Amino acid sequence: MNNLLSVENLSVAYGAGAPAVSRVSFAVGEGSVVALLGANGAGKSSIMKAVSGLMPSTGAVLFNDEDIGSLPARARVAKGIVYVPEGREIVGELTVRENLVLGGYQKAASERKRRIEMVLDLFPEIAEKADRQAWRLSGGEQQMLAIGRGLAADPKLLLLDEPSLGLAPLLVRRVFDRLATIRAESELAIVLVEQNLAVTMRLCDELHFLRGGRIVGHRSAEELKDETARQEAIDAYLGAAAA
Ligand SMILES: Nc1ncnc2c1ncn2[C@@H]1O[C@H](COP(=O)(O)OP(=O)(O)OP(=O)(O)O)[C@@H](O)[C@H]1O
Repeated sequence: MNNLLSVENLSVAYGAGAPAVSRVSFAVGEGSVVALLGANGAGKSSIMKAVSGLMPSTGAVLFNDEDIGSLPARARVAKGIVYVPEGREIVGELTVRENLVLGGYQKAASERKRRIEMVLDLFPEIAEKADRQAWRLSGGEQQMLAIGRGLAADPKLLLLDEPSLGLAPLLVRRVFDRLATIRAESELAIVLVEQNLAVTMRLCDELHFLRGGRIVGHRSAEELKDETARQEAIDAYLGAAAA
């Protein structure tokens, strides 16, 4: 499998203190799902922001073997790197459909229309409410809209930051069911940041464990199928924080 994304020795700092991310390296193959797992403050969102061009970083970010580390965020979106941030930053006053139009703003009108219809097909829950203001959706529907808005941009790589955050278990399941459908039906690669290991395990191929801004371990999802192996990995890499 070819690497779609290669992150090499990536570091991110917010000020003069200790860096938020220190020399992190990982790769994402075409069509694969890679999870970054770690406690609060481990550096997961900072990595996503650096890869999407929203945060300055050092080290290399290669996309399709091209060094994109100096490109602005907009140019990275055009290449197919789309970030769905934590907290579902949708525009509440706009309708569902208008939010999706925003997601596809870099696309030609006909392509954008096609992508929006594809997203509404994928998420019938929000299709029924396409002309409703986004703030009137439930938390799970808002998360689907946030993911749908990312998909409207026609990504090759989706950076998904804690899609389960703040959702009741039933809604988490519905959101992850949809992600599993996307996974099965497209060549989309995903970097998934999550604290919910159970749902992460259902979707991902590989997991990287992060602590204090560093990758401290790596496992394939296959290796963690066994409950004991899973608990051992959590204890070894993350301690009680993520259990
Ligand atoms: N805007 C900021 N200014 C200063 N420090 C920041 C900023 N954003 C994050 N940090 C610090 O960088 C470190 C990594 O934060 P980051 O948000 O990347 O972690 P995270 O693993 O995504 O955490 P969470 O799961 O809580 O979202 C933390 O120590 C955090 O306090």
